[in-house]
Amino acid sequence: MIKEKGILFVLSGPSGVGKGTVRKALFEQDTNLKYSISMTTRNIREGEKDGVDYFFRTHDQFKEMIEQNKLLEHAEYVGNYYGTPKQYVEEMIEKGHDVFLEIEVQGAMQVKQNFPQGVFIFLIPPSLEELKNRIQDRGTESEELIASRLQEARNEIEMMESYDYVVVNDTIDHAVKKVQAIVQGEHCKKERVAKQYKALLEGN
Ligand SMILES: Nc1nc2c(ncn2[C@@H]2O[C@H](COP(=O)(O)OP(=O)(O)O)[C@@H](O)[C@H]2O)c(=O)[nH]1
Ligand SMILES: Nc1ncnc2c1ncn2[C@@H]1O[C@H](COP(=O)(O)OP(=O)(O)O)[C@@H](O)[C@H]1O
Repeated sequence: MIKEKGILFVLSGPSGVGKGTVRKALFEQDTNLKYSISMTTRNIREGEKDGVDYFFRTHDQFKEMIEQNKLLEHAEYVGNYYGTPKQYVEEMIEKGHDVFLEIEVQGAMQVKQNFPQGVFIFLIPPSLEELKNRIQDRGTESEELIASRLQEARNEIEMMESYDYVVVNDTIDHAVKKVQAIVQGEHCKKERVAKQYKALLEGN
């Protein structure tokens, strides 16, 4: 029987585009997906839970993770650190689960170097105006932080060329369907299946 390893999916996109919303909806449909909870030094928002939305840690704790080489990637974003714990990702992929990272572009490019077989998806808003509305309506950041994030958004959007897929988040339903199609399609890629099949034929 073919024993498939899981696939690493990386979702990026500017702050407020709807990454979290699309990811949560996707997880309700696809039970093979595992979300990699990131570590961050940013303040916890109202409604967030430690160990669910993020592992909220101090700068010293974050530094220790870097020094012990326990992060798959890490980056600074608008004054805070964010990183992906390595062990969980590796274990889940080995067990055959697809792993989903929701991370910004610098981190995604680090992952691409170490995991070139990963699948990189960039979520864009229908317009910058709509992005501004979404981030403002969410109401979790001050005006000053919103301005920094919108500034960052312009730089980030330029990086979409480095991704395998670009999905417009016009409606949540459309965006989820498109990401789902990508996940399914990747499982049928000739290169991926042929490699597994060859191992099977050779008795491994
Ligand atoms: N490199 C990296 N970026 C991350 C990680 N976790 C989250 N991010 C990104 O950091 C940015 C800021 O995240 P956050 O403060 O939660 O704000 P939000 O995207 O507006 O909800 C977003 O682009 C996230 O995708 C991580 O583990 N590594
Ligand atoms: N397709 C969409 N249409 C309208 N609003 C959306 C859509 N996707 C997300 N939102 C809203 O936009 C805001 C930002 O979404 P969120 O998932 O927190 O973004 P991100 O994780 O990319 O920062 C939230 O208030 C969310 O409800």
